[in-house]
Amino acid sequence: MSQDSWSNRLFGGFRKTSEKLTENLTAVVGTAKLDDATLDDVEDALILSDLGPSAAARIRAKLAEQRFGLEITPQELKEAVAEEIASILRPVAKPLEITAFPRPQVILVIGVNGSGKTTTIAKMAHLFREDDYSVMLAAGDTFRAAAIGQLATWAERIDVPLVRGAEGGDPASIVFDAVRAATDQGIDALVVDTAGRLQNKRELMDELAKIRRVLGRINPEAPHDVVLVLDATNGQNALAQIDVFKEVAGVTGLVMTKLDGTARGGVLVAAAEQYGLPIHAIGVGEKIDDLRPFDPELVARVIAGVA
Ligand SMILES: Nc1nc2c(ncn2[C@@H]2O[C@H](COP(=O)(O)OP(=O)(O)OP(=O)(O)O)[C@@H](O)[C@H]2O)c(=O)[nH]1
Repeated sequence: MSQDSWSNRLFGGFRKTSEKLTENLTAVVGTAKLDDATLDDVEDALILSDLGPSAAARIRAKLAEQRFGLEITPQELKEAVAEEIASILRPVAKPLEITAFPRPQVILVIGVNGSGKTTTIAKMAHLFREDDYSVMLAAGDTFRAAAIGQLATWAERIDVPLVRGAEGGDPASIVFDAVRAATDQGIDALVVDTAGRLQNKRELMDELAKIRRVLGRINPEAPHDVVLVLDATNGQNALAQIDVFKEVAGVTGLVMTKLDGTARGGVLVAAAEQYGLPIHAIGVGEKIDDLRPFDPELVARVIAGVA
C-alpha cells in the first residue's frame, strides 16, 4: 500500500479519537493567554481523551515551559500537543525486525481472546512476506477449536504453512514440532498463537512457561519476541492487561488493534508513556493490510487532529 493511502486510512481510523481530542482542546482555548486555569483545562482534555494522567501532565508541563503567558490559538495548541505526543511515541516506535540467527525467529503472540490476536498474526505474516521473509504459523491456542480453525482459514487465505494439533492438545508440543519444521524448511519467522485465558492466570503462566522451556531446548534465544496484542477499544483496561501479561509472560513489545472506530485511541499514548515498551505496529481495520509499523510523527498529528 502506498504511504498516501495508508495515511488516509489512518486519518479515517483515528477520526473519532482525534475529533474527541480536538473538541476537548478547542473548547478550552479561544485566543486566550496560556495561564494556569487554561493549562488545567488542557490537561483535563487530554485525560478525557484517554492519554492518561502521566502523559497529560508531561504535555502540560512542556506547554507551560514553552508558552506560559503567551497567546495561543486552537491550531497552535493542536500543533504543540502533536509535537509532544510525537516526543512520547518516538522512542517506542520499533518495527518488529527479523534478525534472529540461526533462523527461525520465534514470535509468541499473546493477548486476551477477542483482542484481535489471530487477525493480527495473519496481518503480521503478511507484512513479513511483503519484506520477502518466509513465514510459518503455529496454532498454539489449543484451548478452543474455533481458534485453530480461524488461524487455519487465515493461513490458507494468505498461503502460509501452519502447524496445528488437535483441540486440547499440548501447545508446547505443537510449538516444538513447528520450530523443527521451520528450521528444516529454512523459514525466517515462526509466529505462534497462544491461548488468552487471563481468567486463569496460573494455568496460562504454566502453559507459557512450558512453551518457553521447550523452545529454549531447541534454541536458547527463543522466543525472540513476546508480542502482546491489545484492543484499543478497552481504553484504560488495555493498560491493566499490560501489567498482567508482563507478569505472566514477559512482554517484549506491543501491537495495538482496533484503533479504527474508537474514540479511545489516546490509550496508545498512555501505553507508550507509562510502559515504554516497543510498539511494533497498529491495526486500523479487519483487512489483511490494515496493520502497519507505526510512524510516530504521523500518528501524533492524526491524534491531535493536525492535518
Ligand atoms: N475494526 C477492527 N477490527 C479488528 C481489528 N483487528 C481485529 N479485528 C476484529 O476483531 C475480532 C476479533 O479478532 P480475532 O483476531 O478473532 O481476535 P482473537 O484475539 O484471536 O480472539 P479469539 O478468536 O476470540 O481468540 C474479529 O472480528 C476481527 O476481524 C482492527 O484493527 N480493527
